[in-house]
Amino acid sequence: MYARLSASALLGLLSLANAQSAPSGPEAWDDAYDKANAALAKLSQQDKVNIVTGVGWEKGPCVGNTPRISSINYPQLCLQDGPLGIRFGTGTNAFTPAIQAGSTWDVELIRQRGAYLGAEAKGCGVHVILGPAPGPLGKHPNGGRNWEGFGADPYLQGVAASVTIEGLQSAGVQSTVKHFIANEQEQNRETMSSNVDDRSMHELYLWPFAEAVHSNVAAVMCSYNKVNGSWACENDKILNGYLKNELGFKGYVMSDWNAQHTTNGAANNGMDMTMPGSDYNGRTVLWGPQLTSAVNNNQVSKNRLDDMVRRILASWYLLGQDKGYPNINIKANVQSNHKENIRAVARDGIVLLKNDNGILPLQKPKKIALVGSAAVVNPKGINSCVDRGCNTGALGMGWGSGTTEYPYFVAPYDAIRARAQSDGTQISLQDSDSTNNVQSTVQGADVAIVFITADSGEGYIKVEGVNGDRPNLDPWHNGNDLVKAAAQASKNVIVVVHSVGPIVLETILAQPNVKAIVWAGLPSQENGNALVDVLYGLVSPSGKLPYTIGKSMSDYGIQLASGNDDFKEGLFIDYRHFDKAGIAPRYEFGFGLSYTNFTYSDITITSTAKAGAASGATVPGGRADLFETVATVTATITNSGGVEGAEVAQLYLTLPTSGVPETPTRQLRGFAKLKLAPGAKGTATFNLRRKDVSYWDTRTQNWVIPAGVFGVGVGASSRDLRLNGSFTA
Ligand SMILES: OC[C@H]1O[C@@H](O[C@H]2[C@H](O)[C@@H](O)[C@H](O[C@H]3[C@H](O)[C@@H](O)[C@H](O)O[C@@H]3CO)O[C@@H]2CO)[C@H](O)[C@@H](O)[C@@H]1O
Repeated sequence: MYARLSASALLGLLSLANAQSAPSGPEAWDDAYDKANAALAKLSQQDKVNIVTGVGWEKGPCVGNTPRISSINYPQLCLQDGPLGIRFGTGTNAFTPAIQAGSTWDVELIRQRGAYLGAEAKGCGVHVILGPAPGPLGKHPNGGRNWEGFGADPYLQGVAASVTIEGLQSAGVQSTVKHFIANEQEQNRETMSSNVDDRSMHELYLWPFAEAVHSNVAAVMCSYNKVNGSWACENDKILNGYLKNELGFKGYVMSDWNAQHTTNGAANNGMDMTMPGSDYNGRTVLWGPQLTSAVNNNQVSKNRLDDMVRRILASWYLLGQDKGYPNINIKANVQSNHKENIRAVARDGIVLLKNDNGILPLQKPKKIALVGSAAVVNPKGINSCVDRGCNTGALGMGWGSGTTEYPYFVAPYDAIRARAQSDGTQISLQDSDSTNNVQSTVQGADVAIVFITADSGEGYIKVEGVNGDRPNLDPWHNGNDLVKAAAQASKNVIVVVHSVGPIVLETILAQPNVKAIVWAGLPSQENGNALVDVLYGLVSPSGKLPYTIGKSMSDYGIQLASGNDDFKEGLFIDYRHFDKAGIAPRYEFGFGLSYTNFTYSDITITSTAKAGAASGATVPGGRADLFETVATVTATITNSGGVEGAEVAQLYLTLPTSGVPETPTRQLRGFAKLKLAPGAKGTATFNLRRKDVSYWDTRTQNWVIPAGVFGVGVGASSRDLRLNGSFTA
C-alpha cells in the first residue's frame, strides 16, 4: 500500500476542499442501483437499445455519444478523450502525460491532477472521460502508447490509476479505465491475440484494473486485441470472469472505438456499450437495430439488455450526474489555475540521472549555449499536427487519441531566456539538429545544453516512419551525433531528454564532457518552466524512473510480436527481467538523483500476516480481505544534505521461495515521497495489504500468502536498498 506524503499534499487538499467527495465503499453503488432500477422500469426496449449504442462516428459533439432519453431525464451522454485533457478542447489545459505523473511518485499531486482534469471535463459537460490508461502496462520499452500510462510496474500503475480515478470522480465525472486488457503494442493490435498465462494476468496486467475497480471506476474500455484467442470485447473469461465476477465490477464495459466484432458475441459475453456506434465510414453498425433484432429473436436475452442498461444508469447516478450537470460545450473555458498542477507534475517528474562535479544547479553562468530543435516551440504552430502527430520542436506529449490541444506552450528556450535576462546571462541558440554549426554555437559558453527527444504514439498516425511503437530506443533526429558534436566543442555539456520512454544512453555517456543528464520526460505545456525550476535549483529534482533504462534494447529481452504474442516472459518484464537475467541496467527502475542527500535508518516491521488463502465477500476490486493491512514497515529518512528536497522511499518485497512458483526477485509494494528541509527527518510508512504479500495461485484460483520468510528492502531505487528486514508468515 502506498503511503501518504507531505509534498504537495496541502495544495492538493486545499484545492479539493470544494470538490464533491468521490463515491467510495461498496455501499456507494447500492443507492445508484436502486435509482437505476426505478428508471429502467420506465424504459421501452428502444430506449434501452439507444442507451447502449453510440450514435455513430462524428455524429455528435463528443468522440462518443448516446441519445437523450427524455422519459427519465437522461441526457445525450458525452464520452470524450482522454487521459490528459479534453481532446479537441479550446479552453482547456493539456495536463502532464501520465508517464510524467508516474515519474513524480507523488500520490497527492496525481490525485489533484485527476481532480483538475475532472473539473475541466465537468465544465465542458463531458459525462465520461476516457482515462486513465494503465494498459498498456509497458512490457515493451518501445510500446507506442506506454506514455499514456504511469510506468512499467503494476503496483505503480495501480496506485496512480486509482488516485486519478478518485480525483476525476470527486469532480462528478465518470472515469473509464482502459485498455482492457493485454493491449501492449500498437503493431497488429487489431488482429493479434495476446496469450497470457493466468498468473501473469493476475499479478501484472489485471492488477491496476483491480485497483481501479476498488476505487469504484464507472467504466472499463475493452481493447482491440484478442485475449487467449477471443476478442477482448466479446471475451467471457475477461469480461464476466475476471471483471464482473472476480473483481465485482458494478459499472459498464464499453468497446474501444470499433473494437466490437459481433452483435451477439459482445452482448452475451459482457460488453455493455458500443462505441462509437458505427465504423469510421458510418456504414457498419453492430448494435442499434441489430441488437433489437437479436433481443426479439431471443439471441440476446432481455435480462442481458436490462443488465447493460442498469450498469450504465447506475454509473450515471453514482456520480450524481442526474442533478444539474452542465450542458455539453467542449469549447468552454475551464482552465482555472490548473497550470500550477501541470507545472508541478512536469517539474517533480524530472529525473536527474547524472550530475558530475555538481554542474547543476546552474549558478548564473555568463553564457549558455542551447542546441537542438527541441529547444524551441514547433515553428509550424503548437497544435499544427493532428493529434500531436509530429515531433517538431519541443516535445510535450506523444501522439494519438490520448492527446489534447495545447492552450499555450512554454519551450525550454522561452523559459531559459527569461531567466537568463534576469541573471544577465548571454544565450546562443541553435534551433536545428545539424551538427555543422554546433562548434560555433557552443564557442565561449560556460555550458552547452543539448536537447534530444524520442516520440511514439497510437498506430493510426505515422510520424517520421514510426507507426506507433518505436523501432529502436535511439534518440530521434540524430540526437547521439548532436551530443557528440557539442561534447567535442564544450567541456560542460548538459543533455536534456524529452522522451516517451527509455532511450539507450551509451553513446552519450561515452562522452566525458557530458557532465549532466536531465531526464525531463514529457512535460506538456509547461515544458520550459518545469525545466528551469530544476536547472536553476528552484527545486531539487525529485522524480524517479518509472521504467528501466537499459544499456541496449536487447537487454530488455523482449520484442514486439509480429503475429500473436504468447507473453513468454511471464512475470519478468522491465526490472523483474533485469533482476532475473542478472543484467545490470544503466539506470534502474526507481532511480533518480537530487541536489541533496538522504540517509535511511531505523527500519521497523510489524506483521500479522498468516499463510493462507484470501477469503470473504467480494467487494469492488476482489475479496474484501485482500485490501486489509497485514504488515506495516516504517523507515526514517533524513535530509543529510544542504538544501530542501523530496525523497521517494520505495519498498520492495521478496516472497519466500519454498513452495511458491518462480517469482520475481523483488517487487515494488510501497512508496512514500517525503519533502524534507536540510537536516529534517521524516517517517516513511508502508502499509502492506494481504494482496501485496500474496501470489496468485492458479490451482485454487485465489490469492495466497505463502508460508515462510518475506524479505523487505527499503531504499532509493530498485537496486539501492538501504535498509533490509524480514517478517514471517
Ligand atoms: O477516441 C476514442 C478512443 O479511440 C481510440 O482511438 C481512435 C481515435 O479516437 C480516432 O480518432 C482514430 O480515428 C482514425 C481511424 O483509426 C482511421 O482509420 C481513419 O482513417 O481516421 C480516423 C481519424 O483520425 O481511430 C483511433 C482508433 O484507431 C483509442 O484507442 C482509445 O484510447 C480512445 O479513447
